[in-house]
Amino acid sequence: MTIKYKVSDVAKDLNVPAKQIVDLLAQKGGEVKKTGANLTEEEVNLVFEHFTQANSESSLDAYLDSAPKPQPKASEVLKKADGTVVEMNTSKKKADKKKAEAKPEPVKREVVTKVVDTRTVDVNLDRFNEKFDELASTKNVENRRKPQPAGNKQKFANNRNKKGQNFQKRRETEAERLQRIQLEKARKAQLKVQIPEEITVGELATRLKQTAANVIKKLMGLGVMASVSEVIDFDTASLIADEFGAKVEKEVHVSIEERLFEQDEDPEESLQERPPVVVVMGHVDHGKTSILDAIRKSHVTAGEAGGITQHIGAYQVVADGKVITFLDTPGHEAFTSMRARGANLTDIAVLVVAADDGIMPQTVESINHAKAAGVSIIVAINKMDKPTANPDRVMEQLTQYELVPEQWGGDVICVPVSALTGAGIHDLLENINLVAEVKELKANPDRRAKGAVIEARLDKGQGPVATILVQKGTLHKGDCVIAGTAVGRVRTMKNDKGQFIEEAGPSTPVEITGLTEVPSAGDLFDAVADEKLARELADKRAAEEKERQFSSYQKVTLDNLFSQIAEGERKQLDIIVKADVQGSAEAVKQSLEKLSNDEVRVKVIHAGVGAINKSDVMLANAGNAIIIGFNVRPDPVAKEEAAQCEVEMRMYRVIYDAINDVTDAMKGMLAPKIREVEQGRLEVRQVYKISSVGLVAGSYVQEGKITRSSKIRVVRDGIVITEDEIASLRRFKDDVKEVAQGYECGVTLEKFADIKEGDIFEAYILEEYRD
Ligand SMILES: Nc1nc2c(ncn2[C@@H]2O[C@H](COP(=O)(O)OP(=O)(O)OP(=O)(O)O)[C@@H](O)[C@H]2O)c(=O)[nH]1
Repeated sequence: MTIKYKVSDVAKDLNVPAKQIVDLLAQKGGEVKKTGANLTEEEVNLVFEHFTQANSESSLDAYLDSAPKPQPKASEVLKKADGTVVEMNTSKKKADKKKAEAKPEPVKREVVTKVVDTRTVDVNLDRFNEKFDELASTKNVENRRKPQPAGNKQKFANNRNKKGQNFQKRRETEAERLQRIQLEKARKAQLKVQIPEEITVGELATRLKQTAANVIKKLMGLGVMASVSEVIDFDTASLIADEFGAKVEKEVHVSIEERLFEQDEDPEESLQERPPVVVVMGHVDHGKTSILDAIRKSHVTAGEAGGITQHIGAYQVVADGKVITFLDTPGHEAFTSMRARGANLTDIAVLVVAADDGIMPQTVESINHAKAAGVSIIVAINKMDKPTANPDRVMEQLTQYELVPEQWGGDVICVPVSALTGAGIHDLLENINLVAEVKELKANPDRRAKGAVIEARLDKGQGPVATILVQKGTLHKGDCVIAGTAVGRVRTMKNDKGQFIEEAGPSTPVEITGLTEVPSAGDLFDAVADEKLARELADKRAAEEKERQFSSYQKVTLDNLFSQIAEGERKQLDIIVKADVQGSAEAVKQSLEKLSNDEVRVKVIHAGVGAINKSDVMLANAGNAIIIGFNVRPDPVAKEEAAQCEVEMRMYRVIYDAINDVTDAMKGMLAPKIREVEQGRLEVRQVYKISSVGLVAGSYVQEGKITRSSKIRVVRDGIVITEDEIASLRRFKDDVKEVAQGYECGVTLEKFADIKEGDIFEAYILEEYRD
């Protein structure tokens, strides 16, 4: 029977050239067919038989291998200890192999249907479920998905059953997902934010994961109007954070100092009584050194290093069983320079006033320096052995400086003494003990030592040697200490009697060696645990010091006063007044203090008579004050010091101008348009009269220069006598335009005719300027 199956169709289906079919049929003895001819059933069978035989596989394994192989999953592969890799389903494969061996004959149909291998399109629905789950949530997948058994082959084993389970699983996942979202919401509500002491609104919004507008709205709700860039304080910021339901933590920046030094306040029970630290102050020659010597001699315990104390900058005496520490650097200047460096060492100041001399300018300075530092004052009225001694006059004078003696119902102890005879010295010490007792001076000895450097020097043999006063804690030999930029381990430690000691407690002065460099008097020192960190801090301090030299910390000046008031940095303007006479000083002081208003208080911390000296500048520097000179000038040392410390000094001839300037500065209206530019300084060495010209000052240019157009200020003993202009400037009969430093010249002034030898001519010009 002929069927409608053409040679060309058969060739196409078998994917062989038609000629091969034609040839095959001819070979098998059939007639030669054309490609378009139909085949008989027999011929078709013959052709299929032939191709089946030709393409048969030797075994089922070979057949299976010919199919595209899926990569074995990691879970299906076990690594043996010896490193060989074994597939999990080897048992199944073995079974298959057996089957193939039992049935070696290839199944014809299978060969034909080889092209439609459905195994590769086996859809693993579970996999898609998984993918879906993963898409739904990328987080916490581990938490909500139960751990999968290793090898998920079972999925293939019972797919239909599995599908039901999967559906179940998916529903659970949804529920869990909702739960997770809930959890996340809850977590958001408990957002933790760290807020520093001050923070900008914008930064706070970022930390709260809110928009700045939201934060500003909340701020408005609290009555605070602030823009994004404005800074708000911790309290306000934490209120806002609370409003957003965030948990607030204070952000603390830990500095090296905080890591290095013990910050904790000493608990009350750890505090123990400590000796008072006393400094002696007073006018020159009133007997400061004599009193310190008298105390030392009379109260050093016999047998101690021959009874003679070493000079280490401080010493201790015992009076009535109680120890007192004296700083052996008399004078308020040393005291204030230490204070300017941050060292507040002193508890009590002994103000020495000579009974025959009474209160003198430096006595007043001492009083004001002591008051500015807030130390207790005990007055020692010295030289009582002198017949001219008048203690009552001293006490009366003291009252003018708000020091009312106890004898007169006040609270200032006045002790009459004589350093020469030693009379009253013990009484003085008793009173020091009394004041110390009232002050309840205490420190914790059981902590790392802290204190300040009293003095330091470089010794050829020992290297840097520093006398330090331990203020709290106990310093031990071998401790690592840092003082300013000097670091090191205490190699040796000596007390004021020159004895080597192992440890020193509060209020004890000791001389130590072992530092890497010489610290400065007034530097604070700290014993530390971490030497490496201490060196790091010393480097940092050295760098900061350099930085400070370049960009000086902003001192108060009349020019920046208003901005400092406006920024809330300044609530009090401290002024030092120096005038030519006491009356003027008082008048200027009172007028200035009256300028105090609600925002800023004007306080004259010292008012004195005479030229502005170094001590005034140091006091101004320590207390960030300005100096107002009324008819006086600064002496050269003070001028240099003021320039170095950037202390503002303003000189006036009329009280009204001084008052006006300070008032304007407080209002922010100060606009000085003219300033003085110094040119030079001349000393009048000879005064002679020339009938035609008048009085000629034969002068020597000490520094700078003088020009024909210079203005001249005549200064006598630091007091401004007058200001005038030059009438003529000559060198050897010739009129000259200018005379330089180191040359002599003759100067006549326009008006002033009372020139005296020794007068100083300050040459200057006035210059207009704008801020
Ligand atoms: N009569 C008498 N003279 C004294 C007394 N105390 C000090 N002197 C004398 O006064 C002068 C000055 O004494 P110092 O102790 O040097 O005075 P100071 O205050 O330390 O002086 P400076 O160090 O220059 O500031 C010396 O000649 C002492 O002998 C005293 O109690 N009686």
